[in-house]
Amino acid sequence: MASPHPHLAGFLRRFEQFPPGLTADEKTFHATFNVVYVLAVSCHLLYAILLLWLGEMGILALNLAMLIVDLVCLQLHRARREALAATLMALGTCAQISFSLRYFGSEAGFDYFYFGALLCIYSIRMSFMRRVLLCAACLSMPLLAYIILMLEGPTNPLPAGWMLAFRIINLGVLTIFFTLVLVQMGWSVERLQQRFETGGRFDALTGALSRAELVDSGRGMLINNGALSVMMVDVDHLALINETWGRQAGDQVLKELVRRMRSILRGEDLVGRYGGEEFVLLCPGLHGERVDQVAERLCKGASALPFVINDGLNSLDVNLSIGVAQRQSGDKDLEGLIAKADVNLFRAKQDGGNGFVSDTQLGPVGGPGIAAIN
Ligand SMILES: Nc1nc2c(ncn2[C@@H]2O[C@H](COP(=O)(O)OP(=O)(O)OP(=O)(O)O)[C@@H](O)[C@H]2O)c(=O)[nH]1
Repeated sequence: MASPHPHLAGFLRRFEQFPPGLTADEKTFHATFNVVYVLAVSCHLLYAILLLWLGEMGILALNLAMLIVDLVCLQLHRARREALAATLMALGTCAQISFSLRYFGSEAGFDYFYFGALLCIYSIRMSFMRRVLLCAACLSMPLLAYIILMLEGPTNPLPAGWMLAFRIINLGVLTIFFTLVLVQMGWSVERLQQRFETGGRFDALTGALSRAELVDSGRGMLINNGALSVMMVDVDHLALINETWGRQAGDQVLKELVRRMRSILRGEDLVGRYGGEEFVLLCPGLHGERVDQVAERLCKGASALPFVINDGLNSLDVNLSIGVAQRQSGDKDLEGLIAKADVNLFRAKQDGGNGFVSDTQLGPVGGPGIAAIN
């Protein structure tokens, strides 16, 4: 049955698209950030309506500027510049707090609660200690607001100069505090990213995911019941390339192949080096005839241009063979799917290579073999 809200479902799905190769923990982290952006944008829109109604055009303009900053941050986040996005958001946030307080006097409780909610959401998946610290931070905001209000009340015993000093100190503390908390979150994201890039999760030669990482991510994909296609890709006659042109040339072919496959596949597809010259591709959501189309595009696209080797001195025509397997509904066995793709790869090789075999059909693309152009 069609979803009653296909547009809403499509919109929400956009937020579930993650950069390739994330572990379940990192996906949770990204999903949390996504919620923060949705919340931030929604708050700005609501706030804009409120300000329009109040006729506060100056602060409305700032609010709309912040909305734009949030949208820029969202794009930065998607481009995996999480630390920059978090820092920019923190600075924008502090600017808005300062400006709001100066504009409204000290009665900008809305901002405090908005950022309280924001920090609570940041903290949802964090460790207990960090959650306690953030909750304390959230509580300190209305408390500070209350103190400022008290100081400003009609019975305020402090001289005007003192009151101004108090307000400036409070604003400074708030600003530094928020900057530190949010920038520190940015740093933790950056550390996460560094670990991701240097923690042996990638194959050193090609930059594809390591086998262990690929299997881990693949198992994660099988937790829900969505479609999944597995392709096993093998370079045709790599041994001959190694013998003829040297092993370094073979290495260059493998590196370039991964680059080409990535450029053909979608962002959410994973490319992993399974062993030697074999790669496994995991394509979530891909099923039916589209699987054969993608396999054909890979065979044709990856070998469309010659592979340049030996520092540009030579170039080679290199072909691929692909075995394809599609997940049947309820199937949770990743190894079984990979084995099926492997059997189909064997059939493609037996058929002369340079083509693909899926569960249902044989799809040769051209003749077998490699041809040296230069
Ligand atoms: N240059 C290079 N070669 C590799 C690497 N890993 C595996 N190989 C080589 O890939 C070749 C695989 O040989 P075969 O299994 O006979 O496959 P093939 O020559 O591609 O032949 P077909 O798969 O039948 O088309 C071997 O010569 C391996 O040494 C690598 O990281 N770099």
